[in-house]
Amino acid sequence: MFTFSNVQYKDILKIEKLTFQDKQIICLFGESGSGKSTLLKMLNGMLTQDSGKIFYKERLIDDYDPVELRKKVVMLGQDPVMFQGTVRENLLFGLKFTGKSEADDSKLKELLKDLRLEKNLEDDADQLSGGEKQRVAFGRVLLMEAAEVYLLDEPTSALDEETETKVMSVFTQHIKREGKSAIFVTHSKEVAEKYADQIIYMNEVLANEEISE
Ligand SMILES: Nc1ncnc2c1ncn2[C@@H]1O[C@H](COP(=O)(O)OP(=O)(O)OP(=O)(O)O)[C@@H](O)[C@H]1O
Repeated sequence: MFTFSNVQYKDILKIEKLTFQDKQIICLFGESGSGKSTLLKMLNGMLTQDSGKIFYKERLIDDYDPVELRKKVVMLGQDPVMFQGTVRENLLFGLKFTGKSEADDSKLKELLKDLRLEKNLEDDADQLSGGEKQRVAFGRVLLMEAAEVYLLDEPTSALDEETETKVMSVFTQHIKREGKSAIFVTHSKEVAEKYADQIIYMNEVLANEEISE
C-alpha cells in the first residue's frame, strides 16, 4: 500500500526500505521522539521528505492532489479538533466534504453506542472530556466512508483501559468489515499486540547512516 525507498526527512527519519501491507491494521511502535508522528504525517502529504520516494498504491505521493489524497488517507491527530456546536454537528462535519448525504439520527445514535459514548446528539461538543472528544473525532472519520486508510496518532491515549479496549475492538472490526486499512501509533505494547496485524518497530526501520538514492 505504502512503500518507502531511501527516504530522508531532516535528521529525524532515514528509512531505506519499508512496506505497509494493504487492508491491514498496522501499528507503529517505538520510543518517544523516534519519529512515529513524523512518519505518519508523510503518508498523507502533511510532511514531504527531503529526499527519496514514497508511493501510495504504486503512485508517488507527490503526484497526488493533496486534497484528494487526504480524502483517501485520513488523519486523526493527537488533539481532536472540535467545532463549535453539538455532538451531531461535529459528527457530521467531515461528511460535508465528501458530497455524501447526511447520516440520519438513528445511524448517529448507533455510532455513539458503538463508541461507548453516553451523550446526546444535542449536547454541546465543547463540554466533552478529552476522551469523549477523541471518540467523536473517531466517529466523524468513520462516517466519511471515502477513506481507504486511517492514520491514527495515539487514538486512545486519553481513554481508560476498559474504554480503550472497547473502542479499539469496534474500530478494528469496522476497518476489517469495510476492507480498509489503519495505521496507528501507540505507546501500549498490549494494544499493539492485541489489534495489529503488522507491528513496525521504529528502531528496526531507521537507518543509522546517511542514505543515498
Ligand atoms: N517540524 C519539526 N522540526 C524539527 N524537529 C521536529 C519537527 N517535528 C518533530 N521534530 C522532532 O523530531 C523527533 C521526532 O518527533 P515525532 O513527533 O515524530 O516523534 P514520536 O515518535 O511521534 O514521539 P512521541 O511518541 O513522543 O509522540 C523529535 O525529536 C521532535 O522533537
